[in-house]
Amino acid sequence: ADITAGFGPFRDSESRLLRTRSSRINYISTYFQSMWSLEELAVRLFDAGAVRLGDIEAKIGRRTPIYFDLRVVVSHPQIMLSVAQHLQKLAREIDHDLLCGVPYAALPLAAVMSVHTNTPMIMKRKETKMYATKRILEGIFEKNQKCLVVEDVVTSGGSLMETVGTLRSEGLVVTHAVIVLDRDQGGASVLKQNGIHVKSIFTLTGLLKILNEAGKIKDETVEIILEHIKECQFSNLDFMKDNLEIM
Ligand SMILES: O=c1ccn([C@@H]2O[C@H](COP(=O)(O)O)[C@@H](O)[C@H]2O)c(=O)[nH]1
Repeated sequence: ADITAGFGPFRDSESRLLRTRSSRINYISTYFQSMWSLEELAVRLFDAGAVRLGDIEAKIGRRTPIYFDLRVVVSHPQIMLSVAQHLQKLAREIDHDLLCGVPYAALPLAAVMSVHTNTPMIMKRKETKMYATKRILEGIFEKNQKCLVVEDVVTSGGSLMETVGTLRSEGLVVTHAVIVLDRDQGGASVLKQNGIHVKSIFTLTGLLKILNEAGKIKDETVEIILEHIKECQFSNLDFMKDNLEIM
């Protein structure tokens, strides 16, 4: 079968070129691989070092017994593809014109989804560019377009809300986000209060169960983490109100 036929950007002459280069063929085959189960993806992420255990310093001085580091997936293209496929599955039911990844960890994931589904993407700069275009959002968009936000992890919901604030202040309509991990610390309900419905591939509780059953995380560690989640809950974003443009 011609696996490159009719595949989004690879058509006609490009498709012929791809057929002659075995490495590219392997890449395209990978694109069409059947999706990994959540269990397999969780174990692959763990083995790739995306789940760190210990007494870890997280954002703004918070400490956590578990830290999910999705930045490692750029070194593991198959894992990146699988994460993007699972995000895409969540995104299928959501009406959207554009994708926007929260910088930086979600940018490559949003880019893979964009290419795979032929959905235009925009990028939020961390700082407004001070020369030439002076833009805070890169890419082409129009007011009132529906933008789906892509994020790696939600704890308090603050990072995601910061991006949503910028998108809304530029006239985009933002009502949904697809994320890799909801840490079950209240962020998803905080976002809901601010008009954002979050769909996640994993919840932290679910991820722990999978990794515990796969023999990757001990029972005692699971208990410590579950206790931490219970004690460290967020019910609003008051602690970062000054940084949010629109809530
Ligand atoms: O395990 C984690 C926890 C957090 N992050 C990063 O922080 C933000 C999410 O935290 P909020 O409190 O919801 O803003 C997210 O953008 C991650 O980059 C993480 O990577 N891993």
